[in-house]
Amino acid sequence: MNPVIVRNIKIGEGRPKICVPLVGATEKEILGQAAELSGLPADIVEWRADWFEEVFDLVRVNQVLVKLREAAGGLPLLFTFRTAPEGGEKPISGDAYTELLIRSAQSGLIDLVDIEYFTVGEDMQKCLDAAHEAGVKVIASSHDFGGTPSKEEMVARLRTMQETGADISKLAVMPRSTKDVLALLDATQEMVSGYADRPVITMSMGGIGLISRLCGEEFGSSVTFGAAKRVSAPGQIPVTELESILKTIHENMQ
Ligand SMILES: O=C1C[C@@](O)(C(=O)O)C[C@@H](O)[C@@H]1O
Repeated sequence: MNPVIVRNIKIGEGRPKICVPLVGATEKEILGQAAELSGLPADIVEWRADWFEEVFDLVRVNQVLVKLREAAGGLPLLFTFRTAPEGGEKPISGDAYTELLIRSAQSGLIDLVDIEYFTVGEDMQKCLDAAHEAGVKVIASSHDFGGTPSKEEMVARLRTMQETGADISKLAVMPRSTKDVLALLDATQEMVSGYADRPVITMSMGGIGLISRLCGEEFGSSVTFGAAKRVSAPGQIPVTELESILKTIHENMQ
C-alpha cells in the first residue's frame, strides 16, 4: 500500500484523515465556513462546489478557489462537484462536468479532485491526465444513495476505479440494515488486503452506517468525512467528536 502524500498529510497511513466539507451556497457562506476551520482538527478541506449557486460560472469558481486556497492555509484542498444522481445538489451536463473538473485542476489552487467514475464516463482518462499534469491527485468516486450493492459488486467497483489510474478510490453506499454495513466493511477489508496498492475510502451512510466512519483504521478506509457545522451527507458527526474517537481507536490498536 503506497500512501498518497499531499502537503505533508499521508493518506493511507496511520489514523484515517479527517476531511471537512464546505457546503455554502454563496461566497460569503463558503469563506465563513473556511474561516472556522482553524480551530478544528481537519486534515483535508473539501469544497463541495455543487452547493455554490454560481458554480456554472467558471470565472467565479476560480475567484472563490483563490480565496479558499488562502483560507485553507497549509491544508490540502479537495475540489468536488457531487452530481445530483450521486447525491449532490445540482445536475450538470457531461461536458460541463468535465470542463469544471479540468479547469479546477489546472487552476494551480487545489491538491485533490473528486471524479465520479460513472458520471465522467469516457472522459475519465482526459480528466485524469489533466489533473496529473497539473500535479493534482485524483479520487475516483462512486455513490449509491439508493442502497448497498453486493460485496462482490463493491469490491469490483473499487478495483475498477483503482485500475483507471486514480490515486485513491472511494465508495459511499446507503445501508438498509446492519448487514449492509457489514458488507461494506467486508468489501473494504477484502479490497485492502487483496487488491489495493493505494488508498481506499469507503463509508456506509446514515445513522446505521455511522460505525463505518469511525473504524477505518481497522478495516482499511483512509479518510473519513466529519461536519464543521453542516453535514454534506447523512451520518457525518461533528469533527471534534470524530477526532476524539479516531484517536482512542488509534492509540488502543497499537
Ligand atoms: O463523497 C463524499 C463522501 C460523503 O458523501 C460522505 O458520505 O461523507 C460526503 C461528501 O462531501 C464527499 O464528497
